[in-house]
Amino acid sequence: MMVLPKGVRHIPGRLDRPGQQALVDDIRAVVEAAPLFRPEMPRTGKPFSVRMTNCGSLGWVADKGGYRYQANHPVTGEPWPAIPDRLLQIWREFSGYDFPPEACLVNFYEAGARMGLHQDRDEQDFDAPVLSVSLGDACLFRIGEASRSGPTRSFRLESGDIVVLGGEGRLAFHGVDKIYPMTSTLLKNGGRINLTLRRVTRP
Ligand SMILES: O=C(O)CCC(=O)C(=O)O
Ligand SMILES: [Fe+2]
Repeated sequence: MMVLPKGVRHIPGRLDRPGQQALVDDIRAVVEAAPLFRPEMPRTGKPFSVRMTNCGSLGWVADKGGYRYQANHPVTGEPWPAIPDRLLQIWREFSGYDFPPEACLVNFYEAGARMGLHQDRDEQDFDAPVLSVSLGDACLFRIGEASRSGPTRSFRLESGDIVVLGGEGRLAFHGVDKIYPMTSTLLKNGGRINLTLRRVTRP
């Protein structure tokens, strides 16, 4: 078995097919209320290959103004829809944290999309873990340490898998090297959804 950095957990196959389907239905409703948008890199304005939206009281956005959390959708100006109960339940089960998440970032990867190595550090509270759920096509996920120059390793994330970055692993560098197209039948038109739950403010 592969050894992961301390504080990083990979829980393969946590959601069965009906559970994955129910979550996709929840996310479909989120995307109807808060359409996917394409973020841009701060400064350069280079578009991400991933499209995003959010649910929760706060949502993560990226544009020329920087990376930040805000209460409203950057295009529609509407507040984000609520985090589905099913996800809050998963947070209660795996986060080991007493307070609810405030943000759920919804990432949508088409074939060819990727996410460069980064840390999740726009939150005020690093005591809470980052918890993510993968749906649809598999990906090659890369994980390192809290220093960018530390060693990294990569492994495959499949539909229904959960990853928790907590404790010493909370600031581990991570990214998505590639999507494996056509590896799941969950999403009619293919692609990968990743749902990332985060606590933003200190309770
Ligand atoms: O798609 C993933 O598995 C990771 C997403 C991620 O790291 C992020 O949105 O910060
Ligand atoms: Fe991340």
